[in-house]
Amino acid sequence: MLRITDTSLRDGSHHKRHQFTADEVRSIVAALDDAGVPVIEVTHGDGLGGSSFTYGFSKTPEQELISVAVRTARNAKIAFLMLPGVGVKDDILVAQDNGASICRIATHCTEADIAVQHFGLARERGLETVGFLMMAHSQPPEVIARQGRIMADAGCQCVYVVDSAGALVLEQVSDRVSALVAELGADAEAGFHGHENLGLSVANSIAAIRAGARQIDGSARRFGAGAGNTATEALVGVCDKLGIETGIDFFKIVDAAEDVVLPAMPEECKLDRMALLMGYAGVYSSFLKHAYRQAERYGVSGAEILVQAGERKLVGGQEDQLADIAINLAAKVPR
Ligand SMILES: CC[C@H](O)CC(=O)C(=O)O
Ligand SMILES: [Mn+2]
Repeated sequence: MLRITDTSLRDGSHHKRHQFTADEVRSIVAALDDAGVPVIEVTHGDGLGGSSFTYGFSKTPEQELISVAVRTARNAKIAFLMLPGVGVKDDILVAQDNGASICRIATHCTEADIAVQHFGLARERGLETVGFLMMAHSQPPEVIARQGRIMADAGCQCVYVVDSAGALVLEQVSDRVSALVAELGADAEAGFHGHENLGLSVANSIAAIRAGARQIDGSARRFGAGAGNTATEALVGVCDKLGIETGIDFFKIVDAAEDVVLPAMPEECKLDRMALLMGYAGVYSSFLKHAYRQAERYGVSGAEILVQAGERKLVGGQEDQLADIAINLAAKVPR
């Protein structure tokens, strides 16, 4: 059976500027769980420790949200995300004490080695592990496969191709997933996390499944960074049509997305100019809100900030460079 992880309570945190309340988490987890979603990810958008000046402060401490999610879910496992350096090993232990059972560790797709000690710790403590190779469009399949091998050797049980920028197009997904599957063999599964910035997240997820991915991320109502993630409810419907079992009830997940998740969203995630530019220029989806903020602050074009962010090949953690780009644009410094 394909395993779908719903990340609306983690990737959606970017779109909500990290302002989830305990009540929202409780009602969303209850609805997703009732629909049969097997894994629900809950964390600040930038992972454990993300609540900060750089990334944006959380309204509710993420460990409290994890705890609420664990107490609410009857069947679903609760996962959390951590980026080494944003969070530290102790954060993993606190999340586990709060009842989370799946530890997802994310690195830029050329930097898997910075996660070795975290995978080791998570496995030693009996947590299930998932590895995120972020910005996977920026490297060819063989690099993704080599980096996946580093994660698997460190104890990662499923390595994800993460299309952080929503920039991958169909075969570019299957090529990366196939290379991972061939490299990992029985040592670990492969997964895929998509964004909708070029309108391809469901199709890309199906390409990933056909190439051998066993775990796929979705977000109900696409609640995620940029144009949002693969809509969980659409993915479930398409999987039903293709005879791919997910264990999720299509009618219940459609209702959950519309009646419970949508009301918690500040607005729908839009496939608009800014989102399309991110997919086209290969910009990290979580940069969207930061680009809006800097554009407003310095009175410059948000679209131009994103285009230059793509040219600079910025990676997660370099959000401050968006301010640098905006300042230069305001001062009309030639680039
Ligand atoms: C900052 C973590 C990031 O949002 C992880 C992720 O979902 C992605 O790279 O797409
Ligand atoms: Mn994402």
